[in-house]
Amino acid sequence: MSLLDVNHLDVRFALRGGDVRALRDVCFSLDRGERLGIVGESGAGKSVAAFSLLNLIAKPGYIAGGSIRFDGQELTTLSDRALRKVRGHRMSMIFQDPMMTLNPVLTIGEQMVECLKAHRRISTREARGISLNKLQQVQIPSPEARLDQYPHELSGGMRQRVIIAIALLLDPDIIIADEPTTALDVTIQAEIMALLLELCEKHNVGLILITHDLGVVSQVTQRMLVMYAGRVIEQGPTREIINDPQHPYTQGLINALPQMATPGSRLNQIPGSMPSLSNLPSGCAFHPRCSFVERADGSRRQACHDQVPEFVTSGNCQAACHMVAEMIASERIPAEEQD
Ligand SMILES: Nc1ncnc2c1ncn2[C@@H]1O[C@H](COP(=O)(O)OP(=O)(O)OP(=O)(O)O)[C@@H](O)[C@H]1O
Repeated sequence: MSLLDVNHLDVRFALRGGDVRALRDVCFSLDRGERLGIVGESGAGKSVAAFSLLNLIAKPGYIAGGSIRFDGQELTTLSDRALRKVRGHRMSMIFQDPMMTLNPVLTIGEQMVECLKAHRRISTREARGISLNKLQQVQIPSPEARLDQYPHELSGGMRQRVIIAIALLLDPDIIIADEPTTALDVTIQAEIMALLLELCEKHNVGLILITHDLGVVSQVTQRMLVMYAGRVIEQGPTREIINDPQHPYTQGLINALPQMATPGSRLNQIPGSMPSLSNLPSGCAFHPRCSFVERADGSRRQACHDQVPEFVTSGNCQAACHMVAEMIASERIPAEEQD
């Protein structure tokens, strides 16, 4: 059993025109100290997946089915009070915009002390000591002075360092980071990501990293999930997926990046756009954008149009794709039987 096991997670938004299924049958796990990347285009369901782990999905969103087991405890049925203990304490979140997390009218020190005292029976003095230590760990300049400053007095990079310090405050087992560097200057993004990686490694903290940036995923994570229209469509060790993506959508994401496309391959954006979740295409949701729906011999793969693909295993990776399933099946049939 892993530290975190997500099984068949189904998240919906109750809208006036009916429920919209934002996550369907999402399954993944995270071992202690492991770093997992979640990638996909805008609207794929990455943030909903992350937020649902802590039941932080904005209303009218709700978990309609499935299970989230964390350290042996089922989170989907936990009371708000019990969930608050897990939140922040054992799993913490880093958002894209530090100002979403920081309270503008409290000093950094007041916020950190308040957070510590809400979870531990300690004096203000002790809490301030721990806060200072965390600010030192995130290598913020003049950490002692920062404790008495307000968020608006810090630069964007410093604020995100404070956020990382707060995320580490209660020595969590997992940090969920949703696009943690996108709001920062490009020059500072790499610094902050390197710091997050270093601290997670040093303290054996698991990381779930949500990002559009496949380059960052390949540098920081050991495993990755690729999401499309609310489903996981490929998952496995990051290096294997980046070097040899199976799903045509993953191939498209990688080939759209100048620095990652395989030498000789054409740099191409994936045609079309992510479908609306309230009006998904039949069969494989990616099929209207997929250039492999037609086989090399010109015949049509009907399953792409009318069957939702199951996961098939290729090496250490899994992909939900009829073409991949067909390739694997043909490799399994001895050559003489194929004649
Ligand atoms: N508050 C909401 N109300 C209704 N539907 C929502 C809400 N939040 C998310 N959704 C639905 O869930 C889908 C997935 O949203 P999500 O924020 O997880 O995408 P994402 O992959 O994180 O995209 P981005 O990279 O742009 O943040 C949205 O396209 C939308 O259909």
